[in-house]
Amino acid sequence: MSSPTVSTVTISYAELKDRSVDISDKIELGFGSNGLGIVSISDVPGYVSLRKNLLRLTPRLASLPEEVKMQLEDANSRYNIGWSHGKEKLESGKQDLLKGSFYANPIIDVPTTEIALVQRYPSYCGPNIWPRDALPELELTFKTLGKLILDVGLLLANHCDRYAFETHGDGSLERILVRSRCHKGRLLYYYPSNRIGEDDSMSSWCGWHTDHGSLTGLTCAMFTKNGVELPCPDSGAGLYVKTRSGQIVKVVYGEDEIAYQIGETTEILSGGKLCATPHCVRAPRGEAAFGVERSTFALFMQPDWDEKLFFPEVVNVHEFIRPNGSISFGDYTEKVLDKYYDDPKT
Ligand SMILES: O=C(O)CCC(=O)C(=O)O
Ligand SMILES: [Fe+2]
Repeated sequence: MSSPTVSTVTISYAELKDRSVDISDKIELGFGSNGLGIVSISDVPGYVSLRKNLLRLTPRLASLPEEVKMQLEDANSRYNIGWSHGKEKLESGKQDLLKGSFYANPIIDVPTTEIALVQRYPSYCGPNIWPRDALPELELTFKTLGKLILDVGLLLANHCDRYAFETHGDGSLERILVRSRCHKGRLLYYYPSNRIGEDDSMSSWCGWHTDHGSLTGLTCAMFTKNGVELPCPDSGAGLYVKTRSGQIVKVVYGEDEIAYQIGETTEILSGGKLCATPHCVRAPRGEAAFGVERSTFALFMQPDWDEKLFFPEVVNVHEFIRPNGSISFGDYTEKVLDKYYDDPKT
C-alpha cells in the first residue's frame, strides 16, 4: 500500500520574523498533535542560491579520492566531525551504506581548547576538519548556509516557545539554542541505489529515526546523475515521516523553502507537548533511477553540551536514557551515539 504525499504547513519569512504576530495556529497545525511534525519557511532572503551552491558541491565531495576522504575522517568523534560513510546504524542495527555525510559546526571551528572536554564530548568539542586543499569552496558555503538556517530556526524557536514553553522561564527553546556551542551541519550525499529490487523498503536510503537535537533545518534535496541536476525519476522517493497518529506519509516542500522538524530534546523540554518526528528516506526505484544520487543539508540545532535536560513523566524517545534527575545534553548525546555506532566508549 502506498503512503499519501502531504505538503508541509508553510510560514512565510515575513510572518516568522515579526515577533508581534501570533502564528500559534500554524505552529499547532504543523507541530501540534495532529500535525506532521514538520513545517517549512518560504521566501527567506538569499536562501535559494546558497542552497544550490552548497548542494552542487556534494557529489564533488563524495567523489574525492578515498585517501583524501580518509584524511577528513575523525574516528574519535565517532565520525560526527568531517567525513562519514557506512558507520551509522540507525534502524535496529542496519548500516546505512548508501549515505555519505560531511559534518561540521557552521558557527564555531574550535568549540573549546579544554582537552578534558574534547575527551568527554568528542562529537561536539573537537575542531572542524575542512577539505581546504581538495574542495576549498566548501567551508564558506557550508558556514553561510548553516548560519542562515540557524537564524531562521531561532525565529521559529521563538514561536515554539509561545506555543509550548511559555511557563519554562529561562528554559525557553530560543534562549537554549542561542547560547549553545553545539549546532551541527550535515551535508548528505546518497549514493545511487543500483541494486534493483534488492531493498524495496521505505527506509532504503536512510533508516527510521528521530533526530536527537531540538530542531532540524532541512533543505529540499537535489537529485543528480553524474553530477548533473535532474528531476527525481520516482515520485515515491524522498523523505517520509510518521505522524503522531501513526500514519506514514511522504512529505514534500518547495526548493525555495527551509523545512524544520522536531528533535528529541524539544520533546523533552516541552514536556511532551511537541513530539520528535520519526523519519526516513526512500531511494528511487525502477530503471530510470539507475545512477541517480541525492544531496541535501541538515542543520541540527541543539542545546549546549552543558545544558541540563529534565525528562518529563512521559516521553516516547530513548526510554533507556531516562536519568534519575537531569542529564546534560552532552552526556545524552554520547548515550545516543552508543546505540547508533559500533565501538561504544567505555
Ligand atoms: O536526507 C534527508 O532528507 C534527511 C536526513 C536525516 O534525517 C538526518 O540526517 O538526520
Ligand atoms: Fe534525521
